[in-house]
Amino acid sequence: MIEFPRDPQNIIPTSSVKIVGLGGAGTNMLDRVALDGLDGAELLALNTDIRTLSASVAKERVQLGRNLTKGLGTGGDPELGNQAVMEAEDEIRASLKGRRIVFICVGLGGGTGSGAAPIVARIAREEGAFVVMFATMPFGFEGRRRREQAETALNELAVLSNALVTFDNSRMGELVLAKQGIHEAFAAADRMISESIKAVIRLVVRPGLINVGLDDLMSALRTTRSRCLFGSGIARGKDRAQKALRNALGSPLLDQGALLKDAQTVLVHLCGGEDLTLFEIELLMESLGKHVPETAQVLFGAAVDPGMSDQLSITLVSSLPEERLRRTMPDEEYRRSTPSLEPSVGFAAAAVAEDPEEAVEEKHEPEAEPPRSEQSGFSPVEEPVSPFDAEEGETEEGQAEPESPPTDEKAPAESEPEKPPVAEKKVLPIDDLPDLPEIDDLEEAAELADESEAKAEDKPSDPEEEIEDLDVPFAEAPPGPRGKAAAKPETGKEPEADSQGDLEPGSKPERKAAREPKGESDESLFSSPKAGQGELTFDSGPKGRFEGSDPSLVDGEDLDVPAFLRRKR
Ligand SMILES: Nc1nc2c(ncn2[C@@H]2O[C@H](COP(=O)(O)OP(=O)(O)OP(=O)(O)O)[C@@H](O)[C@H]2O)c(=O)[nH]1
Repeated sequence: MIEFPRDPQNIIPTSSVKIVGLGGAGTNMLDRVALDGLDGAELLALNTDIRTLSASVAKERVQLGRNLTKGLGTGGDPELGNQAVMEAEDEIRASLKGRRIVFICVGLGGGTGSGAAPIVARIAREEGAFVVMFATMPFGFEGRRRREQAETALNELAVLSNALVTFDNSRMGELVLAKQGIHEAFAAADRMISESIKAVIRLVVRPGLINVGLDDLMSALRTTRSRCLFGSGIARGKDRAQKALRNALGSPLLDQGALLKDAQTVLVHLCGGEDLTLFEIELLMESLGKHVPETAQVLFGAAVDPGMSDQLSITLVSSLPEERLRRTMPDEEYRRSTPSLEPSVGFAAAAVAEDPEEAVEEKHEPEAEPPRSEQSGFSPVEEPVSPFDAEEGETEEGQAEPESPPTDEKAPAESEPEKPPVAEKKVLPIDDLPDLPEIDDLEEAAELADESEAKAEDKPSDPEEEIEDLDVPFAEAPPGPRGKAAAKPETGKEPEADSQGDLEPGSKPERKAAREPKGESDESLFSSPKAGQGELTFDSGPKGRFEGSDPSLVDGEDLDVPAFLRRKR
């Protein structure tokens, strides 16, 4: 039997590990970890919102901003989150004292998590802990403000934490069907995060045949702005090694392994029952080698856990700098089978260069996304388009998809993919739109309203012009006060309206129309020479038989009288 070196110094007892859930999302992630079962590690929940805090399964809970927010959340204000955590600094410090490794789970974009995470990371570092941050980035549809708040916090966390693992909620939305609600998407994201936390803890905590240390983890998850590549798979029975690898590579964070092509360091951890063989390990590593560049440093760890019985698990951890991720793309065939839900993050780039380096050199523009209809394994329903997409610098080009890979003669960045007409862009049917998170529906609505207000100021003040712009999305609305909308497509004016937002319910146009003082604007609409459709009034018209015509009598029944009235008689 092969003797593997064991370094007892490298093993961290679970008692010196603390997992912190911060803010609403962080607390949910923490609960997920607890529910999935993680022996030994202590859990600490931190939140301003006393309602969610008290519902957490964590034994230790600390309320933030007791005097400041008085048990409520921060309403999406990171400044308040920052002040709130200061109030509880001593309690947090006491709870983290003596820990060797602290995992912090947080959803960035809101107030508590974004404002407090840098402070909690600093306290943990000051207490001598190795800090691994698991942070989610908001869904694309949550709007620009949340994304910016998240980015700001992320920049701070990149400096303050030892290892930063970011998950894009949008990306993890792929774990659920497009038609499923937001809760399922969050739950799926939480499961994935919980899986990776557990896998990382397994790596550094569980004594193994070949141990992986914190230094290895750190080099796999660099602290610079990088995106975590994570995959974990488990299988049993014949071919379990191949199956486990396939499952691990199937993680949406790995794009079937395509993203590993650019990784510089990959951490691989295997865990099996007592029947784990060297042959299986070799087989697995050989297969993995096809997905990892030859120059990559592969950090390998393996453990035997009798509890695994006949199962074999593999965990892959790596990272890719965001810059690189944005510009590197899987090959054409692969892109068709791996949809991205987050165009603004640019997981799917526009052009394919044989050499990823080439893509980095040449592609500096917003990148295109494959049309959903061509992507397999996913509902053809289009995701809702954020009303803020246009503001975020997202151009229609950014969403266009070249029909075929660019040729060698033409540099990818220069190739002009044929843009699909904007009118073809499908809008998710209202019934299929995901529910917004309950937590801050109202404040989100207020934020959206404010931003809409700001946008409205840039628009022409003439109500007619405004209505003209806003009407396009309602092209299929029934005629009436919006009669002009129905007439709109004939004017042939369609593309600009799309930049106004693709018209999720409750977006600017709808709200604005709802707020508009009815009489005046409707009147001006109908008196306008452009508005060729009047209102059909029902009061003055003849009912039943037309004047001057003979009754239609059949067997003594007047068929011009509505059937239900005839029956009454
Ligand atoms: N993965 C996951 N993400 C979530 C969940 N809830 C919210 N989020 C994300 O996390 C971000 C921050 O939300 P919260 O954690 O509720 O906000 P907070 O940090 O508590 O801040 P305030 O509520 O504003 O005080 C949101 O914008 C979502 O993108 C969840 O249950 N799971």
